[in-house]
Amino acid sequence: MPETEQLPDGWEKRTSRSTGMSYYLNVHTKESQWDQPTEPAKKSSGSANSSGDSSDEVQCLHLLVKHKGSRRPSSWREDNITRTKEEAQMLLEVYRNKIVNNEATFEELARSYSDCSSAKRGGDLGKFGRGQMQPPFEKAAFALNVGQMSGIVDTDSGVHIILRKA
Ligand SMILES: O=C(N[C@H](Cc1nc2ccccc2[nH]1)C(=O)O)c1cc2ccccc2s1
Repeated sequence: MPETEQLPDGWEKRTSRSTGMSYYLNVHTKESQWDQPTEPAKKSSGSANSSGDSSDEVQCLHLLVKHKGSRRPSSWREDNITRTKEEAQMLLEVYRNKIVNNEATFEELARSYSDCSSAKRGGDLGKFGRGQMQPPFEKAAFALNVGQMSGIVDTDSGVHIILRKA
């Protein structure tokens, strides 16, 4: 085991509290995996992610589940959102697992369940550059490779999963 593990940008080694096993977490995309991510971080400026893609803009879909602590606990789906943050995270895990298991598409679930007005567009936020979205969302979006889905990302709006399309 190399003394200093060279991990791609955003990846950290963690220890599972339940099993004591080591795992890897991307602090930007919130993705986690047991295997060590392979690509060594590339030295580059701007928004290069592990594939060295230095895009100035990204296009993403997202599915937002708001909760009672959200900046605006209301949406096209529900006038007064009272679920807790923990309930929102659990809901989002269910949706994420359905997508991973090919039981539904990201667009279908965003259209039905996202608390963002972009739900009408299958969660499509269009293209955006840095400085346009809340920092945790921006960090996660720019750390994703095209076609990659994030883990659960926290913003003042609620909890999100993000799919990078371009
Ligand atoms: O801020 C928006 N919607 C908010 C919820 C929200 N908060 C967000 C935070 C980061 C990224 C997307 C987000 N959407 C709302 O409806 O309360 C946006 C809606 C749309 C629709 C189309 C394109 C961009 C956007 S950004």
